Amino acid sequence: MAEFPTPKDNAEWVLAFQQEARDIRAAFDQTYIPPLEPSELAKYIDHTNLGTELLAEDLDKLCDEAIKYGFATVCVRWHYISYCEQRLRGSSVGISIVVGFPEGTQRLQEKRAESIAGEHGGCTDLDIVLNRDLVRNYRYSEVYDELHNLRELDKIRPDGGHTKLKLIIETSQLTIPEVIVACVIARYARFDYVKTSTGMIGRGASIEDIRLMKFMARDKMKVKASGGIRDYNTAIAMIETGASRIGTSSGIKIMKEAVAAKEAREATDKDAEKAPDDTQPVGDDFPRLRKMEGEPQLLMKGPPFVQETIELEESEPLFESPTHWSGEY
Ligand SMILES: O=C[C@H](O)COP(=O)(O)O
Repeated sequence: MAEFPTPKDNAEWVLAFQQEARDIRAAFDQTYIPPLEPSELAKYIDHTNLGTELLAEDLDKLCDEAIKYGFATVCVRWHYISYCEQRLRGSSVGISIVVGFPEGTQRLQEKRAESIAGEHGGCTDLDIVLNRDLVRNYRYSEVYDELHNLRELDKIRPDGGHTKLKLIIETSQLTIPEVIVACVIARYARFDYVKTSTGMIGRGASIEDIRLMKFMARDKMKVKASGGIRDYNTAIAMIETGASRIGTSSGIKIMKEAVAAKEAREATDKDAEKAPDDTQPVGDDFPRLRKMEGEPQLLMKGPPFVQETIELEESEPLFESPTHWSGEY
């Protein structure tokens, strides 16, 4: 930040303070997201139940909760799509189905069949599991060909709409170079989201995952955090780091904690109104700095470990196959 010449009088000190405060706010504006209203937070959530032997009352409960809170979608296995479509008809709640779940190594024909069932069944989102085996064996063109093929299915939607495609890359099972590969290929295949985890293997989403995936998504894709997100603070931290969707089977608990957090904020604000206001704004034209609740989650421009990884590339071929295997399934 440019250092100003030392102010000569009070008027110049006030101008300097105002500029400093603007610089701080600009920084906060980049990283500080005002507390979300519970109704706003709900729109980030895919209310998830990926059980395979659900009863009608399980699906009724999932759908009715999603309508009550205003969740973005319900997220279920593909064979429940018609039941959920009927239960949610007329509401603003979408339907996500998982494809190639949870291992992702199914043949393209199988992933196509599940995707077509979703496209024809009225789903709004397809959460498709990446074939990590192909990534691990440096078979990048085959990964792209599969994703491109599934992206093209938009053309068969009866309503001519656009299905949001999310690629579940399973970050806990990938190296950093492999996460980069998965995100770049998803971006070239024109997927709408990259999603961290199935919630079925290893750890779930981490803040570092979201930072890296947000960085790799550029302005072409969004990021969905999923797997192990059990509470309000974790969900907010993921959103502040750059997640645009939260996949969780704990959506009701998170919403109850969101309401409690809002009530606590309102109580604090009331107390603040009673206390003497010693934080007068600097200069009339500059609104008071917002009270920060804890440290804002700094959105990093480029996570350092990404630079380290790229530097590694010079020393060893991170992205190329040492012994190229073009095996066929
Ligand atoms: O988004 C899909 C995940 O399976 C949700 O994971 P979770 O059950 O750990 O919340």
